[in-house]
Amino acid sequence: MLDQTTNLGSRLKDPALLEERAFVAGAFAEGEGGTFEVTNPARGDVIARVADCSRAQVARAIDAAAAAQRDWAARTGKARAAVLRRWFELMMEHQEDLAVIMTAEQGKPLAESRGEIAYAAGFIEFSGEEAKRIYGETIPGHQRDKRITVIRQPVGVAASITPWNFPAAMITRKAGPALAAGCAFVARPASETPLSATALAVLAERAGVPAGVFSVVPSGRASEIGREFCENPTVRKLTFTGSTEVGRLLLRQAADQVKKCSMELGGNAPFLVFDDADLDAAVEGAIASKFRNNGQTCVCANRIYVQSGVHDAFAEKLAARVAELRVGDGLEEGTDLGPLISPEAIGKVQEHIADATDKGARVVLGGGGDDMPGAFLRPTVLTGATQEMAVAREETFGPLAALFRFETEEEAIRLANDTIFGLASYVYARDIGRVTRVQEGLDYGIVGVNTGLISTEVAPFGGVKQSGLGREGGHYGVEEFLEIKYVCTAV
Ligand SMILES: NC(=O)C1=CN([C@@H]2O[C@H](COP(=O)(O)OP(=O)(O)OC[C@H]3O[C@@H](n4cnc5c(N)ncnc54)[C@H](OP(=O)(O)O)[C@@H]3O)[C@@H](O)[C@H]2O)C=CC1
Ligand SMILES: O=C(O)[C@H](O)CS(=O)(=O)O
Repeated sequence: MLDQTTNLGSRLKDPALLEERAFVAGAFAEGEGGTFEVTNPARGDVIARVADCSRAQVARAIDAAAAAQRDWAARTGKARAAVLRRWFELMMEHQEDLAVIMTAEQGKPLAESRGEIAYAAGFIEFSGEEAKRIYGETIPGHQRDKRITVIRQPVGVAASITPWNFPAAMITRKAGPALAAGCAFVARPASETPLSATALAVLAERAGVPAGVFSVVPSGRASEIGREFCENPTVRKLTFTGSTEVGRLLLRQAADQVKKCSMELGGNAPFLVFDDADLDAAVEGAIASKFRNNGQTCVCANRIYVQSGVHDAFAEKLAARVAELRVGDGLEEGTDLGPLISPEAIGKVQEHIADATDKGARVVLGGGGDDMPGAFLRPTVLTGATQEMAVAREETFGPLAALFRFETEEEAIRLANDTIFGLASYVYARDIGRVTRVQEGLDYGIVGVNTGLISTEVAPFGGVKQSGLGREGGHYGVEEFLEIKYVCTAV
């Protein structure tokens, strides 16, 4: 850990955005369970003591959401769009303060936090535009005296549980389409990063989001709140982003009420580099995908497969570029890699490195040594990785680039698909036939072709297999918060 204190409030132009209270039924409130500490992972100092909501308090937020939802849904799409547009504008007006809050609690470099705020605001903007376009349809009747219509209606009250790696975007990627559809929303942020969520609540109130339509209930008691969301019948939709392990648990808990669920879970992205790839572009794409958020994203390149003909040249170029990455405090300009979310997160990366080298991999750069303080870890590049290693089976969630060698196109697709996950994948090649065959052969919800960055609010984000259920973003995202009603009228 660095030895300076953060003094977060003094860094903000609008200190009111640093909100330690919960936002329930349109009012900021202390936590009935006391408070829990939020620390800066770079410096280790406590930056806030945040409201720890009790399960009863969360239940009241759900009741308030139900009370507010019908009137919110009765507004026109245009009216809901106007409020969401204002919320978007306020997020962008306060982008710098929101970014400083995010870096202070999550650690990512300020430049990445600024990018996430724009990404998060983009979901609010795009969803608001969709609010005006929630169409139904008519279907030619099956009998002369029957008329068939299909209408789309909001599911009702939605609740979210979100992770620490994208503290704002994972909330707005759900709340934006939910509010656009006419739902009311209760957000439970990760306990490591609640301040980005409460700041969103401050701006939602200023934007005119009606009391109860959007609540934020920070809490240190994740499983209790999860049970409230799963067991309270007023919650009609649960939307989760996080590990596959917790996703499975929530699905089991939600099954009793056959509750509508969206799940954005773990990944294990393959990154394929073929002999005909633009190697420099492939290296830049690998850096962007692997080291964004210091490797702490579900779409990071977790396994880098390189065809034999270019393997050594690629490995050399990649290692040279990784060596240039500056590790440090995200609040300092020029930092490329901040700390991991916690010192404990370093352990998982070091376990993957040790397992790989024990099984024959070679460290080209780094190696996981703890020569830096606290939650900091220098990036590692290794070659000789194989399917038998932990890094091939598990999400590393840290700065480890593991290179695997392959010979043929068929082998690359087979190795890439050899996982229980199916979220993001990447291919670098220039032969159009090869690119087409590979993008169709990869068993994933997302394929990046000659790009390492696929995250945008306009496209459907989601996975297959054990990477999740449903899609978020684009016009698909709103569908997750709508029910289809079939009306058959005798005339
Ligand atoms: N697909 C993705 O986008 C993400 C995947 N991951 C994967 O998950 C691993 C662990 O990261 P982590 O953030 O701990 O992910 P978790 O899945 O453990 O946590 C994600 C969210 O779920 C909450 N949670 C944890 N346990 C429960 C429970 N029993 N009931 C209800 N909510 C619960 C957490 O609360 P609390 O904060 O209080 O623990 C957090 O808000 C990572 O190493 C990575 O592999 C992580 C983040 C995002
Ligand atoms: O959870 C994550 O890692 C995010 O979904 C990745 S992204 O949306 O920023 O691509």
